[in-house]
Amino acid sequence: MEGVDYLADERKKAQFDVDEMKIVWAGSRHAFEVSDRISKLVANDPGFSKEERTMLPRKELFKNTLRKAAYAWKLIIDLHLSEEEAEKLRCFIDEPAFIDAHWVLTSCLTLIFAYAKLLLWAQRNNRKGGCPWPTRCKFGCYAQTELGHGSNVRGLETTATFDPQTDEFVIHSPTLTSSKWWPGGLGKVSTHAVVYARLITDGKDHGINAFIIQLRSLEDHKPLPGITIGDIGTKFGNGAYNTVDNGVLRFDHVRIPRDQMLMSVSQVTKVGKYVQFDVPRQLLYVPMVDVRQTIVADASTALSRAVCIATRYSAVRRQFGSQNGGQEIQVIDYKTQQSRLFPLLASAYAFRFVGEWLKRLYTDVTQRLQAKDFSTVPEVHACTAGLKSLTTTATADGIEECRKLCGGHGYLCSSGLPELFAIYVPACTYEGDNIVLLLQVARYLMKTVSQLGSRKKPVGTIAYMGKLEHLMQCRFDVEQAKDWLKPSVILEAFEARAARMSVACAQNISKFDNPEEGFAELAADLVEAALAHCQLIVVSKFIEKLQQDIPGKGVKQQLEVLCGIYALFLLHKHQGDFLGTGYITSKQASVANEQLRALYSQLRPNAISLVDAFNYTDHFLGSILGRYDGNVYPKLYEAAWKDPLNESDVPDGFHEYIRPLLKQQLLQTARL
Ligand SMILES: CCCCCCCCCCCCCC(=O)SCCNC(=O)CCNC(=O)[C@H](O)C(C)(C)COP(=O)(O)OP(=O)(O)OC[C@H]1O[C@@H](n2cnc3c(N)ncnc32)[C@H](O)[C@@H]1OP(=O)(O)O
Ligand SMILES: Cc1cc2nc3c(=O)[nH]c(=O)nc-3n(C[C@H](O)[C@H](O)[C@H](O)COP(=O)(O)OP(=O)(O)OC[C@H]3O[C@@H](n4cnc5c(N)ncnc54)[C@H](O)[C@@H]3O)c2cc1C
Repeated sequence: MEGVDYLADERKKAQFDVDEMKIVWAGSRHAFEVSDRISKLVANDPGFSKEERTMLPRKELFKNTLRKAAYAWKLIIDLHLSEEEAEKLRCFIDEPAFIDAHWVLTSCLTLIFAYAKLLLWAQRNNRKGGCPWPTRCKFGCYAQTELGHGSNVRGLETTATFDPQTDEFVIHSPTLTSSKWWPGGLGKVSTHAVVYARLITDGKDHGINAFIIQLRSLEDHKPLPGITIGDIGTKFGNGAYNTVDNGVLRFDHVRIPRDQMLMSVSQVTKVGKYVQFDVPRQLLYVPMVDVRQTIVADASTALSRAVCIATRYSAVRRQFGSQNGGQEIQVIDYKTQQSRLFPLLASAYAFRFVGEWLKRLYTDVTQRLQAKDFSTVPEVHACTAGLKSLTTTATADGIEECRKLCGGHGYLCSSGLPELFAIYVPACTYEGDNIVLLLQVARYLMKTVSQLGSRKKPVGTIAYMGKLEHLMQCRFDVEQAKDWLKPSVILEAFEARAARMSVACAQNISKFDNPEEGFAELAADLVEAALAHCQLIVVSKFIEKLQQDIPGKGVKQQLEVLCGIYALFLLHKHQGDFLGTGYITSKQASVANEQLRALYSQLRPNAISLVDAFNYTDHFLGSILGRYDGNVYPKLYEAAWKDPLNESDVPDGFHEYIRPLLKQQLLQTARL
């Protein structure tokens, strides 16, 4: 029945102030208000409908994305939306688009410009009153990856050879594998690209540098001479990421002016002299750090959507246990359902808070860069790489788990989960393969351990290594389940586990004559040590959040329950690490599990309200199973009839292919 809230009884059970929790989730009252207003604006505008997205053929799908992008652009201008509001608009339109790379790039290039003030190209254009980076009339993409190399950035093959005669670079794709491959927005829309290429002057290879290159005419949008561009083909899933034109790009001796090199770490002079500035070369990698922190911030949004759908549906769905003609049991009341679902709900909150913290850390490093302070770059790189890896892996796995938690109906596109998974899962690969990124964290950890004896004190997220002696010896010496709720106990357990795993790796590497050989041989252990370190960061940032003043009846208590679930679930999942490193006994591990079960029971009455606190509209969720009112079955039934296959009783092709077959069989049967 329309207008009935089938989840009303669930909502009445809440033991906390949901409106205050909405503000905690959004980050501030102001952020909540902006988010609430823009999400409703999008939901109520038929121009942003996404109902038929999974059924459209690619060309129509892509055209529709272009229409939506232009429409969004017009709204931004007509309604004078601020940057914050426009960003929310992009989020709630909920369609990956060519515009995403442009959006991200605009911000990170601003950073490079601001930091270096060495970017001659920008200076020249500013003098002319032009814009340093294409904005409204031009679109940019980030062309780093090639057909042959993605992770190994130093292995890229595109060349930028300086010609002092003409004061130009000649950009060339010397091999098939040097073709740029994957950049989003490149295939059909971008007019400009930041291209990573090997810089060559006077026959000498100076490694990878970045260049801004115009790709298409601003008149007729055709590729410029010497440039070949196309889309790389259909990707995983219906609709999903196929709204983006990931592209291929080749250069045939394309000439660009010298000052289109992004000269933030090095410069080429008019006479072709290569000058390296007194700044770390790694600054060239800063755009990746920028996008990674955004990906961490976005992970909680994707995971919370899936969790919201699975939680609401688990309260609606009933199976077994009817007694005396009464109702069957809601599947959310099965302990197995809780032990799969509630840690994901807790993870969504945990990722939200670690994302907020990472943004602050990133803002801090950008300010330091402008003051030429590079000291925190290695830590920020390790944090963004590690947390990108941890949150995207857990989110992709979590979305798939939510699909299974919804049983058969989760497999329908109308559940919203297949498309959400298909859109989300490449996050485990783009902006750095998740294993490659954890290996970067492991390098940072091994470096930290090797420097422990020196005067360099570990700070920031690695500060715990400073008390290594204690962490190597301490033992968990309490026996009661409730002891596991003490933040100091949880923190020490995660610190001891992370420290001991890193030290064990370092000791094992030292047994090899060549450390690089040892690192390669022990890579699988190193990845686990890196993960333990990253999990410690997430747990500790959740605990830090709880130390803040959090208003609202019962809000802090709910967050404490969620924090306990997040930490104890990890402890249960990685019990082998905690037992193996000797910090806890198996009896203590089983007591922790007892406490975890108690926390699930505490969370249960609040589950629906905790997902309501995400404040998602039905439009954004895009899921019949996750509808706010829980009116699932009539809507599922109704949606089935909208499938194109149901437009006729007899499908196309039946008379052409199946009928003759049936006739033939009938004839054969008659002959018998
Ligand atoms: C607003 C809109 C939001 C939209 C949401 C998102 C939509 C997203 C859309 C999708 C968009 C998708 C878009 C895309 O996918 S864009 C393509 C992304 N590609 C990658 O991420 C490639 C991954 N590979 C690498 O990052 C590197 O090559 C690795 C790390 C493997 C190094 O390999 P190698 O060992 O050969 O490197 P080296 O010798 O040159 O350098 C090593 C030194 O550099 C330090 N170092 C390394 N990296 C960084 C760094 N980043 N910041 C600071 N420092 C860094 C490192 O600690 C070491 O330092 P030291 O120990 O020597 O001191
Ligand atoms: C949807 C999508 C959008 C993208 N957008 C862009 C874009 O806008 N611009 C752009 O430039 N690129 C883009 N990319 C490319 C992306 O950044 C790369 O695909 C990514 O960095 C992984 O690199 P790769 O493909 O070379 O993987 P590979 O490195 O070839 O990975 C293959 C396997 O090898 C393993 N492996 C690789 N190296 C090591 C190692 N050292 N040790 C252990 N294992 C290793 C990996 O773990 C993985 O299992 C995009 C990719 C996707 C899927």
